[in-house]
Amino acid sequence: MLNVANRIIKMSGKEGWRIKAAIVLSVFEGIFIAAPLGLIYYGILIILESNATPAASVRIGIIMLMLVLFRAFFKFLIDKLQGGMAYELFASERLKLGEHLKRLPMGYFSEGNIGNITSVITTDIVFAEQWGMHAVATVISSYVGIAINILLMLFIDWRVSLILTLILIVSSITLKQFNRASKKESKIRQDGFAQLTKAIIEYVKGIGVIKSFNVQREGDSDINHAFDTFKAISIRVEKGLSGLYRSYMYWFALGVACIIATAVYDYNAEHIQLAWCILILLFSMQFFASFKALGSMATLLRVMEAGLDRYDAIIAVEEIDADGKAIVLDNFDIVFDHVSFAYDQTDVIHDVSFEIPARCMTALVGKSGSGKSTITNLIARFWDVQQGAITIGGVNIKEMTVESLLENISMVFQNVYLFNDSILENVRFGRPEATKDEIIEVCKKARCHEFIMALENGYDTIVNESGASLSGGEKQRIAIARAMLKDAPIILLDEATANIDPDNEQIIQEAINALVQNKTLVLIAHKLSTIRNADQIIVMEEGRIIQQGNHKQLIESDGLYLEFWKRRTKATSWKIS
Ligand SMILES: Nc1ncnc2c1ncn2[C@@H]1O[C@H](COP(=O)(O)OP(=O)(O)OP(=O)(O)O)[C@@H](O)[C@H]1O
Repeated sequence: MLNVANRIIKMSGKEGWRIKAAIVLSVFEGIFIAAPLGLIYYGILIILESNATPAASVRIGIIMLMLVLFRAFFKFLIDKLQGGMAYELFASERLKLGEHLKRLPMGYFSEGNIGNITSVITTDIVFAEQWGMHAVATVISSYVGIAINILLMLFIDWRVSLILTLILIVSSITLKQFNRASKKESKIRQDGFAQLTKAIIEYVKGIGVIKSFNVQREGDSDINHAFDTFKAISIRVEKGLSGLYRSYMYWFALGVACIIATAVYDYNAEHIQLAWCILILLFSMQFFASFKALGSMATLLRVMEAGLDRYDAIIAVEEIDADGKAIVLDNFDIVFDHVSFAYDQTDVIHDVSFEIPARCMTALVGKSGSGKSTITNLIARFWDVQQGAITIGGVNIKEMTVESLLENISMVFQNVYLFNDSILENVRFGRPEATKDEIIEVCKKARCHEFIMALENGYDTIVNESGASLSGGEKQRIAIARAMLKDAPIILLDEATANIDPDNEQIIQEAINALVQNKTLVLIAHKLSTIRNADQIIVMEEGRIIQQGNHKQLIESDGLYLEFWKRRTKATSWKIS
């Protein structure tokens, strides 16, 4: 229990002093919680001795009021120190996690891990945020309360103190068992929750397909299975833990009975006065309040601990650029030197070597699955190559931090992702410090200004998730404006052809032309026009380069490119008659 509290203190870093100060203050609070016992003893004493005068009652009342005020004062200081701290702490942990995720290889973001990351951010951290400080405060004040009670009883009746200590020992053993079981079950439950999150993400992502194929059958879908499994796990966890929790509580019932019997026996044996005996009887239930509070915190702390374990497990994943340096490049030639790469076990790129000269257009062509996107992903270091090296301006990109590398690269994908934010902010993502005027200027160049101005709220229009409220061509142009604003010297571009009508295609082409001027452009080419204009064309097949040259050179020699060219030319000459 204390180790979870300790973990939260460690996580709080520089702010940890606030928790430590609150611990010290809770000792004082504990003293003022226990102090009324002495006052009540005094009250019982004067009643038994028939000295309960009005003046004595007023005296007791005033002292009690002061004790309550002191207790409230310490509680106020504790709350002030701890208040809002969990939110500050976990807000910075979220930012840390975000920074960390940026530096993980894309391979980490498999469906399973996405479920895990989502439930860590949305459930585990939120849980720790809501309960973390409360749990730390309760655990600490419970231990302080237990220690004060045992010490106090040592002065009044050592036998009662002994019973309290024995109950503390045996209940701690039960609590330890409970904690162990609870930790194991919490992990199972949270893993089940991560699976459920993954199934929900999958379901929501595939909702279009599910609807269009009308396959909403009951009982056999992944999501239903995930709900059923999670329900079964939760019920099992509840059942498994309730037995142990009950036995923990039985010790206190036994403890209360033993304390009452001991107090009465000690009074009869004249070991203690009547006033002490009455006081012990009055407070026999109260003595175990701190123990019970610890028990009720146990499950909460275990859930929190399992959550923090999962958070730590993500933080422990090695960053792709752990040894990287922030290097400023002054030349943007890209060289692949005997590069081989596999996503999992299967090789996708086989011993590939080529050069992409700076400020030139290099087009990658090849059949679907030949490895074109993989080449661009490797340049941006979404994954690291397993063999060989990729250098930019003579620097191996593995020596660079991801940030210093990506500063030089803009990427425009076919599937544009827009954030659920205004158009202005979506474009500003390319360069966060850009002014509105600069954004408007690039939007004009990227041919988006007109359609943005036609929207009811112009640049302040909020884009639906993934930009669902905009057409494919409009989203592409926003992505181009974003890349243009970034003004990086290297552009990796996956040309959009599908779903774009000829008018839009023309506009997008103009936007792209404005984007790529004077840049090192690597283009996954689908259109004849771009292929023909490229300074260099790299033809790929099954992860190998089979041809390389410019258009003129390649159509003069037999090979896949010529075949590809002939097929494309034929396709573009087709007419609907
Ligand atoms: N994230 C991934 N995990 C595992 N395998 C992948 C992943 N991405 C691509 N692949 C595999 O790597 C190979 C090359 O894929 P890549 O996307 O680079 O080809 P491509 O030429 O760009 O194809 P397309 O033109 O269809 O986009 C394919 O066999 C593909 O199935």
